[in-house]
Amino acid sequence: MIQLADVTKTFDRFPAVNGATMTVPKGAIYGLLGPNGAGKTTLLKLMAGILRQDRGTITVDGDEVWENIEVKRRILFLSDFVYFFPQATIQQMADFYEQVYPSFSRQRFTELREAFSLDVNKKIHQFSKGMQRQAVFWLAFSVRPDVLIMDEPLDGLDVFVRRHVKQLLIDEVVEREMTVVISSHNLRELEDLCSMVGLMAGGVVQLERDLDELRAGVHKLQLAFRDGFPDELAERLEIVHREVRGSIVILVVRGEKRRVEETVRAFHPLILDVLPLSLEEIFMYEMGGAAHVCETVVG
Ligand SMILES: Nc1ncnc2c1ncn2[C@@H]1O[C@H](COP(=O)(O)OP(=O)(O)OP(=O)(O)O)[C@@H](O)[C@H]1O
Repeated sequence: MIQLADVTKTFDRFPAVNGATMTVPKGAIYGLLGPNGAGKTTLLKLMAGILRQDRGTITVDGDEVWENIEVKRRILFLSDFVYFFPQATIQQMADFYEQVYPSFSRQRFTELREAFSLDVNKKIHQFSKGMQRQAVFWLAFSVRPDVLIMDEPLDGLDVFVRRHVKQLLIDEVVEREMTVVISSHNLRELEDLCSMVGLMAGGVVQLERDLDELRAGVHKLQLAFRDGFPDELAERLEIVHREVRGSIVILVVRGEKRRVEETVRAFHPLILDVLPLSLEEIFMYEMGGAAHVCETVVG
């Protein structure tokens, strides 16, 4: 588990991270969402022990991260720009990672050769940008870190590779409970990947939510009644959005699905359909307090 409590990092008196608190459970894929300049990169670097916080605590499984070699060996940070040693090949970088990370698996590196189909003996800087990103993932998955922290890592990957990388990530999490933190300014990019999301703005994590809980707590209903929509039903439901299309009423309501359906059935609807809500819609309806941030990440 990764925990940050009241973490602050200031650059030239500017607080890039300003009292951030967040919790990433073991085995979670945590999406850190926020607009440009929100402080995501700074927060991830603090979490990985690359920057030192001015205030607050950052721990992995209870151990402080800063200057803690044992903890840092368990963490891999993938920056938003690809960096390798000049002139290095994938094979040479693999040899390097093997020396630095005790968890590096040569067997996994060989297994993944087929998945990435890049020439291990070619200089990495001679690859295209997307191929260099693939090399980053190949090496990262071979390191088998306990904690993988990634700053906008999917940029530059084509749709096919992106899907493949996401699946490999999910496999690692399912198989060995790797903990993943991944930043993005776009919810859509993460919605099929994350189990949790945190919304960051102004150097603070404003909200964090479990996505399954979020999905379970809000529903879209399509309704019709013989004599029009009963006022009393409106009073019994927690309605966050209402739309009338002729004789059909579309409602977005909060609450447990079974309860909501029972409440509506008591009024004998002619039509009662529960429609799927996209994660974007849930965000817009459920994150009222941080609606301005939602708009940027929902795009
Ligand atoms: N080394 C630095 N020196 C001075 N200011 C910095 C430094 N690093 C970040 N900042 C400032 O801190 C704020 C947060 O930057 P950060 O890169 O963490 O945001 P971000 O959420 O990752 O943004 P983006 O989505 O655009 O990458 C910005 O205003 C940025 O100018």
